[in-house]
Amino acid sequence: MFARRLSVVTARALSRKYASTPFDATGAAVDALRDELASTCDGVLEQGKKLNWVFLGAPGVGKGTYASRMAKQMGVPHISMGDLVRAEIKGETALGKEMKAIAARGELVPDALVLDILDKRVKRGEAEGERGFLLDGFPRTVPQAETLSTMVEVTQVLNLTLREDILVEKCCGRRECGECGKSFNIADIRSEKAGEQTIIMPPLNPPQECFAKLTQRPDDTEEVVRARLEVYKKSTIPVENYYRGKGLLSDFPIMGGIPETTPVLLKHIIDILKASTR
Ligand SMILES: Nc1ncnc2c1ncn2[C@@H]1O[C@H](COP(=O)(O)OP(=O)(O)O)[C@@H](O)[C@H]1O
Repeated sequence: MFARRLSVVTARALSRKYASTPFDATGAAVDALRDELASTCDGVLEQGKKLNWVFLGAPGVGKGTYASRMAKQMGVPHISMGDLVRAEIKGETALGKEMKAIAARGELVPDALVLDILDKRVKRGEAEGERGFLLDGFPRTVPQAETLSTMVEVTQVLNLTLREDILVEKCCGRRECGECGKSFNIADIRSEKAGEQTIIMPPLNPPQECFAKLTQRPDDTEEVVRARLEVYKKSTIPVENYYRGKGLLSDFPIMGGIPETTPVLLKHIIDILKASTR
């Protein structure tokens, strides 16, 4: 209880400092990039190509944050493996009960279980005529990547990267409103490293009405976050190399908050798509 009260007090203090931290980039220039991404995607599909993208990246790098925003512009669904796992857990299905303890330890759920869930979601998308997907948090092992390649063609992989010290702070700062379900982050990050660019990521603070309802994922404690990072290094970095070897992977370093990152990421994706249509 004390820890939760403290986080609410911290969030309130921070909200006074950053009165209106934008959760997204705004302005005519970034809107023009959003429109350009949407029309570039239309062009890709008109050429009969697919928009089957994978977002890779360590825990806390912002896969979900950016995948959800980019998917909207690309006109494809954002499929978050983590959300699919949490839905099974919340549904208290037999599968969900098995997954709950595994996820709480920060370990990966067995390949067969997540593949079964994903296969159902991909098949539903195909049946409903979805024009592709932005897959977040899958694959996380090379066997998953190999099986995925037998299910659908992956057309591009974007690997989001961020310094590890920031990843831990970001994961530990993640909060969710227990009522509206929106995601926030109370971490107030200013990372200065000799010889490297200073990275500033202001908190994404909840509105007043969410303060008292903030929850934290059980796997977002520092101990479990560090365990998830070790799992990432052991199991998922080989996936990066798998896709790099196929010439499908592009690295994208996160250098700041959402307003600074969004236009650069939009341009990065547009350039990749335009190169694929030449
Ligand atoms: N592709 C996957 N393979 C196995 N387990 C997964 C996979 N994706 C998600 N999970 C399980 O769900 C948990 C939460 O996933 P997610 O929210 O994507 O974590 P993160 O924030 O580390 O990216 C993981 O720690 C893991 O237990």
